[in-house]
Amino acid sequence: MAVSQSSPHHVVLFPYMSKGHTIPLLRFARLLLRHRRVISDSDDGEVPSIFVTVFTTPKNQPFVSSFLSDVTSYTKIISLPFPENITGIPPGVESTDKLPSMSLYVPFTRATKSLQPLFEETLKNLPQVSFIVSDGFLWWTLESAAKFEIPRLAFYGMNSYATAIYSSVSVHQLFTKPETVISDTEPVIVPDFQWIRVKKCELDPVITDPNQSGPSFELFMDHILSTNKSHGVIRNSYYELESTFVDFKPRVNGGPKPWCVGPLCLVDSPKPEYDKPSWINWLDRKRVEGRPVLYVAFGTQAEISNEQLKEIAFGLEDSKVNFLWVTRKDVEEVIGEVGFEDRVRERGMIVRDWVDQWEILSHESVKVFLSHCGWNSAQESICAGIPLLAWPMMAEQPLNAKLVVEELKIGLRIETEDGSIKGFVIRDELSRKVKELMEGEMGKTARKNVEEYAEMAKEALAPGSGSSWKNLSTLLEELCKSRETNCVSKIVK
Ligand SMILES: O=c1ccn([C@@H]2O[C@H](COP(=O)(O)OP(=O)(O)O[C@H]3O[C@H](CO)[C@@H](O)[C@H](O)[C@H]3O)[C@@H](O)[C@H]2O)c(=O)[nH]1
Repeated sequence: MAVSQSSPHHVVLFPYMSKGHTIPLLRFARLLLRHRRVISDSDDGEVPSIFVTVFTTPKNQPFVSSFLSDVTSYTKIISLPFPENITGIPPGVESTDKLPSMSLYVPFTRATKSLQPLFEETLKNLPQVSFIVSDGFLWWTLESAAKFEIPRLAFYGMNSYATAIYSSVSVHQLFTKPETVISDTEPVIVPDFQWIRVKKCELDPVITDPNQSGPSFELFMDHILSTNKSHGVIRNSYYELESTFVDFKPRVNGGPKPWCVGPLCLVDSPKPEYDKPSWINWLDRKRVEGRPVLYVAFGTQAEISNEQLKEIAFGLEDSKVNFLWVTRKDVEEVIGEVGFEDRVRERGMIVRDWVDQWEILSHESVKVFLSHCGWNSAQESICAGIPLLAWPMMAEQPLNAKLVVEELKIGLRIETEDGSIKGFVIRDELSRKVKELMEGEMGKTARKNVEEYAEMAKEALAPGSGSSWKNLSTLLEELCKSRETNCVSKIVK
């Protein structure tokens, strides 16, 4: 159905240089194109009445281009050179998954500021921009947008649950009051959500460090301050999934309005006819054999020690389930046992390539996802109706795991030996929980629950009627009016 239109929008997107942040914003580009469709005067049927410019850097450009390869008529990609000579960062590294260690996150993120002058120079020469959506980690883009009087919306990869808990813990200084001494693993009630308990180790240290100073804290504050001055926040989630937390207002005057427009994985491009990769053929074979498969993957930034990787390998072997494991490491080299892959070959496949994770999760053979609970992975699993075995490792992942296990009841949590997030997971814990979720009663309940959320996810994006669809319509109308007012006031001046 064609929607009534005002004049076309030109939207600028600027993703942060990390796959977990870039992928959802590129999917957002796709959603914008799908959303604003008008009947063309020619015989082309419906065409988007919007065009999108994506800013990136040279080494990230191929990934961005291939993601948007079927919508090139409505998208433009501009690369700005990434700075060189940043202490600790090897030359040519322009994405967090290529960093030797995530401890370089602060200098890497700070370095993006040197893109600002050229970004502004380029903006000056672009057709009129209706609004900019840039990653919250690119705090300086607010200043650029303000110079050109363009509304800026911040995008964070986080959901409303994690955002609400972080806000509540910060506002109430749960771990930072001078007189408070709380151990890392002691559960504490979250003031605004009396039924939720968090441990200090489940939160990012910038929230719990009583000193509230240092490079990480200063960077975090820059993100928060620029977000608070933004027009709004784009959230990759949907209202029905976490309504209590979407509605939560941490302060009297609120902050920038959050707009739930997801789940963005549902706007992924349709797969062209292609030669199936070996792992999809393997999953097809498992379907024929009637063997359910556990999918194992920990996103693009997880740092797993060799000792832990070895324990995962043996835990998977002990569980006796069929598994597809995507990992960048050479498992046999790490465990020091040539023949491991051969030994498990009939039941297990290990893949070291970049895969289309959404395609894997959508495959009929996949029944459970052992995941670090990065928000994209967790939400992709929910949308595919797959229960999660949650093993959070860093950032807001522990909170995503709590959402999955405690609120939504769509999975189980892997426990470390000492109860801390960075702690060690033994093979028995892994194989026991895998079997419980793949074969036990808990698995059945989790599956039933997650299938309901998968259904709600589809409805949220239903054209015209879905909650996320309507949110984006309202936002576009609002921004359209603000652009027109802006033009009139410029003419009057
Ligand atoms: O071979 C691969 C590997 C990854 N992916 C995709 O890459 C994305 C990974 O994102 P996510 O699951 O969120 O993991 P991270 O890369 O770890 O994401 C970072 O960014 C997320 C969004 O802000 C946060 O929730 C995480 O904590 C943070 O680590 C997902 O869309 C995956 O489908 C693939 O398609 N193929």
